[in-house]
Amino acid sequence: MNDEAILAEFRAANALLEGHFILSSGLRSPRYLQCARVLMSPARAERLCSALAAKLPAAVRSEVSAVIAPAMGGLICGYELARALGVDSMFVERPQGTFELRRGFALTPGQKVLMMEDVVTTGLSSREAIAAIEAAGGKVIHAASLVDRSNGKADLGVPFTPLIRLNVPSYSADALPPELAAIPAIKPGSRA
Ligand SMILES: O=P(O)(O)OC[C@H]1O[C@H](OP(=O)(O)OP(=O)(O)O)[C@H](O)[C@@H]1O
Ligand SMILES: O=C(O)c1cc(=O)[nH]c(=O)[nH]1
Ligand SMILES: [Mg+2]
Repeated sequence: MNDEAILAEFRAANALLEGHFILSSGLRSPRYLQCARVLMSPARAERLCSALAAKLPAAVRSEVSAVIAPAMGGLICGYELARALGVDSMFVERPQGTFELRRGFALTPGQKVLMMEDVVTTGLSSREAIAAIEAAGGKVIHAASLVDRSNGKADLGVPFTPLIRLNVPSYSADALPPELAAIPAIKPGSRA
C-alpha cells in the first residue's frame, strides 16, 4: 500500500482534522490524525494493519510472539497487527498516570515483543510504553505505528517502522503562529 492509498483511507474516514489541537506532549498543532476514526471500520483497520505487517522486517515478523500497545490509541491497531502477525495482543494502560501491564497479562522473561502505537509525535508515549513492557520482563525488539508525525525526530530506542510518515507542524504553546492562536484549542487524547 503506497502513501497515496494510505492517505486515501484517512481521508475516507474523515480522520485528517484541521483546527487547533493540544497534543499528548502539550505541543500545539493545526492538524490532528484521528486514528480512532480510521479504525472504526474493521475492514479498513485490517487493510492498514496487514499492510504494516508486510512492511516489517522478516526477522521481526518471525521472532515476535506478542504485540503490546499503549491504551487507548494503540488498542485497536495493536490488536489488528497481532492478528496479521498471528501472535497475542496485549496492552499497557495508565490508571495511575504511568503505563503498566495489568488484567492478568504476563510475559515470560525476555519474551520478544513488538510495541505498536497509533501515532508517534515526540515518541514520549512510545518510550514510556516500551519501559513498561521491559519492566514486566519483555524485550521490545521493534516498534511500529500507523503514523509517524515526528518529522524524523522521534528516537524510540529500538528500530521503528511506521506505516506512513507525515510532515505535520507542531509548536510549543508559547510560540504559536498568530493564525493558530486565534482558534480555541481542543485536546482530543486522554493523557491527563
Ligand atoms: O509521541 P507522543 O508525543 O507521545 O504523542 C503520541 C501519543 O499521543 C496520543 O495518545 P494520548 O496520550 O493522547 O492518549 P490516548 O492514546 O489515550 O488517546 C497517541 O495515541 C500517542 O500515544
Ligand atoms: O501527538 C498527539 O497527541 C497526537 C497527534 C495526532 O495527530 N493524533 C493523535 O492521535 N495524537
Ligand atoms: Mg496514545
